[in-house]
Amino acid sequence: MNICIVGAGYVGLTTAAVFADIGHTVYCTDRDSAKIDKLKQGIVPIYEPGLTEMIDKNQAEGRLFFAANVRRHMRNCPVIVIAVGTPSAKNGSADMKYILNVIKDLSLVIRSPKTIIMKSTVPPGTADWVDELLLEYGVSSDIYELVSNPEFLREGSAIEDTIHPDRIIIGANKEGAAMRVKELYHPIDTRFLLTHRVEAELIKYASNAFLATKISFINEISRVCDAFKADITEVAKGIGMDNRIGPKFLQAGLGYGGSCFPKDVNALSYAASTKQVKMDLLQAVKKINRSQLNIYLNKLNHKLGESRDNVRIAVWGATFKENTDDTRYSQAIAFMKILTKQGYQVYAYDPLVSPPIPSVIWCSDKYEAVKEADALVIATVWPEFIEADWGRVKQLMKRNIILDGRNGLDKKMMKAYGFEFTGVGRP
Ligand SMILES: NC(=O)c1ccc[n+]([C@@H]2O[C@H](COP(=O)([O-])OP(=O)(O)OC[C@H]3O[C@@H](n4cnc5c(N)ncnc54)[C@H](O)[C@@H]3O)[C@@H](O)[C@H]2O)c1
Ligand SMILES: O=c1ccn([C@@H]2O[C@H](COP(=O)(O)OP(=O)(O)O[C@H]3O[C@H](CO)[C@@H](O)[C@H](O)[C@H]3O)[C@@H](O)[C@H]2O)c(=O)[nH]1
Repeated sequence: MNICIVGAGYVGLTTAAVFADIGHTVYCTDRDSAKIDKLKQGIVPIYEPGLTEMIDKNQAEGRLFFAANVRRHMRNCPVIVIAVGTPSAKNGSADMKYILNVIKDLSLVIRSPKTIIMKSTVPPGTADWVDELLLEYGVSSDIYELVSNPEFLREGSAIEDTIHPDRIIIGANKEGAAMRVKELYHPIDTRFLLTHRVEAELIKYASNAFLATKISFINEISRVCDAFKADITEVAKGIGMDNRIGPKFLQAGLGYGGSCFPKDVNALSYAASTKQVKMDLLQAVKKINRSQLNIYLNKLNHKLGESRDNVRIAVWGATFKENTDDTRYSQAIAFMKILTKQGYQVYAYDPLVSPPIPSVIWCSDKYEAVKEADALVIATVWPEFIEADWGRVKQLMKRNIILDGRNGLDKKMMKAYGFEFTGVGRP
């Protein structure tokens, strides 16, 4: 099948690579021509394990093409996948400007039957709204089917998640359209849920909201652990052994960030509010996430004492989690900003990124960052941090305070090295 992907971001590129790899002919388009030029030269603008290799292979084998002429490929392909961004607007709603542009472009080129797949995360009711828009722009509804097929990949394991998904959700008005989309995924072996479009749209938001809730829940429990001198990692392990709860997404830490949870929790609350539904639970989830950084800051302040004169803090990790170069809504960066505002000197290191942050000094390796440091903050759990030469770290630091913001380090080992180890919910 010839497929046009619209938007060459994390989702668009991964979908393009995997669809090509399972035998489709894929035209991955983006209106950002500089990005497309790079992709044509084999330069993949994002870090995602295995993505470059899969793109290279499928480009070489003639199944994957990159193009800046979005409309041309929309016109020629019977299947169009929309994968453009839906960032947060100021009021918390999903900003639909990129989707709207795609719909305008689509209205100019739909001349033959199309299956349009909405992979972007969009509020409930979007599919019906798009139908109305297309009709307004003169496109008759019998020439296309709009199917909601939300994406659940995680950054850092996008290829693996797409090849081995837990499930694929397909929301369509007609069974035929749902089956056509299901067929595109052959031979991916997984459970399919064929449902209506609005339910598919809500499944995406509800999934992210539930996962964010799990994280805020365990973060709140970590505060109770602190009060009772209990270890949150043991408590999480014990809760997770109950099959009804499960062990995943129970890692307490600096809180959730990234391009999805913060914006999708907001967009779901906003969508509910337009129908006079108040989402009290999600308000609490957001409040806990916001205040989580202060809990860590208080710990650090307590350890470091009153003076800020020449107090130097090393921070390892800047992305919103390990195995990605994405810094969108990164708690690590938010923490660095808080630390500099407090008057601390911040020396940072990340294996992939060094975004400009006022007063933060970037170091070229993790050992340089800890030189003469009073404290080290672990803000993401890259394997290279866990496997660091801790004897060397101890020698390089001025004082010996370690704040583990992700519960990735072995507490006993750190204490054996002579560090004053602290975290939240880890006595
Ligand atoms: N990033 C993730 O892990 C992830 C996972 C699941 C779902 N999602 C959802 O998927 C969507 C895309 O997310 P992303 O992180 O891949 O976005 P992104 O910001 O990385 O990429 C979006 C791309 O779309 C392009 N674009 C914008 N308007 C366009 C247009 N009119 N025509 C052609 N190209 C256009 C942009 O230039 C950009 O390259 C969002 O709705 C997001 O919520 C993201
Ligand atoms: O136990 C945990 C698990 C995650 N996190 C944090 O939560 C955030 C999000 O992590 P993760 O879900 O792994 O990354 P994303 O790539 O943002 O993926 C989420 O958002 C995507 C976009 O919607 C969805 O497709 C995925 O299913 C969903 O997991 C990160 O800051 C993590 O550090 C925790 O604090 N504790």
